[in-house]
Amino acid sequence: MPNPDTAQQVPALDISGLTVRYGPVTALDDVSMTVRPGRICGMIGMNGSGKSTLFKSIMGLVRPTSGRVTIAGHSTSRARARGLVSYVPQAEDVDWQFPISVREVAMTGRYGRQNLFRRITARDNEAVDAALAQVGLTDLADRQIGRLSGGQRKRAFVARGIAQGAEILLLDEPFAGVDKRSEATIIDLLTDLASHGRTVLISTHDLSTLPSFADEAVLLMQRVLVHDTPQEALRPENLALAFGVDVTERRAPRTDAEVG
Ligand SMILES: Nc1ncnc2c1ncn2[C@@H]1O[C@H](COP(=O)(O)OP(=O)(O)OP(=O)(O)O)[C@@H](O)[C@H]1O
Repeated sequence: MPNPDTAQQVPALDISGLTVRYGPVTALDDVSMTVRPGRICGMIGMNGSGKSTLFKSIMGLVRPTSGRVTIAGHSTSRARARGLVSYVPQAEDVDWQFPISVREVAMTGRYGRQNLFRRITARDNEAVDAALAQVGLTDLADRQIGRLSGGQRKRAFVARGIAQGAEILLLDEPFAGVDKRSEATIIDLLTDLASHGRTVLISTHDLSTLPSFADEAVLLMQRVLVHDTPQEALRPENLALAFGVDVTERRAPRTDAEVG
């Protein structure tokens, strides 16, 4: 018998039969998955498995060869127009020298709501103040974005998503180059957002911490190999499927620097 609380809930993300080809390369092949609101879902797969393409598809930045993506019941173009999806980029995809403050980064989340002249309203300022407070960056609001630590930079982009009012946050490798303490701060923040109904998708190679905070995990290799609890998804036989090797056997010992 379906749970009436969840049976009627519109999924935060509903992907059905999604295939994306770049010329002769099939990046995604008949991917179907559903994520309910308020869930944290880890996306795991080797390089080239299609994680970025999946994120781009959710943002409406690549055209599906076939299939469809629905966000909170809306098409990707409508979801984009309504600011329902926010993306926290990989560190290397950002020009950290760009002369923009932490506050201005968060304010970019409001652009979709502003008029033609981008006049900032009191409401925009309130939303940005609240978002910066939520991620703990109020004191650093006027600092140039490149003069933050790796973890603080991630939080600035999460603030952008909060200010935007996004239903879904997509985080691309949020823990890469981030120390364990900052990682824990980001995880606390994401857990808090999820508890308030936001949905979080994280692509990560950091498999060890995933079960401590993710509700579910997807193993991707052009297709969805497994979509289950993190504990199930990360079973050695599943990882062997996704990575082609038994990564539990091959995992290198941690160095002191990594333990930090
Ligand atoms: N614009 C493009 N044109 C042609 N092929 C592409 C393009 N973007 C990605 N691909 C190919 O599609 C496949 C999936 O790439 P994608 O970037 O989605 O993988 P990924 O899982 O995000 O990889 P990584 O972990 O290395 O970031 C790869 O074979 C890649 O070479």
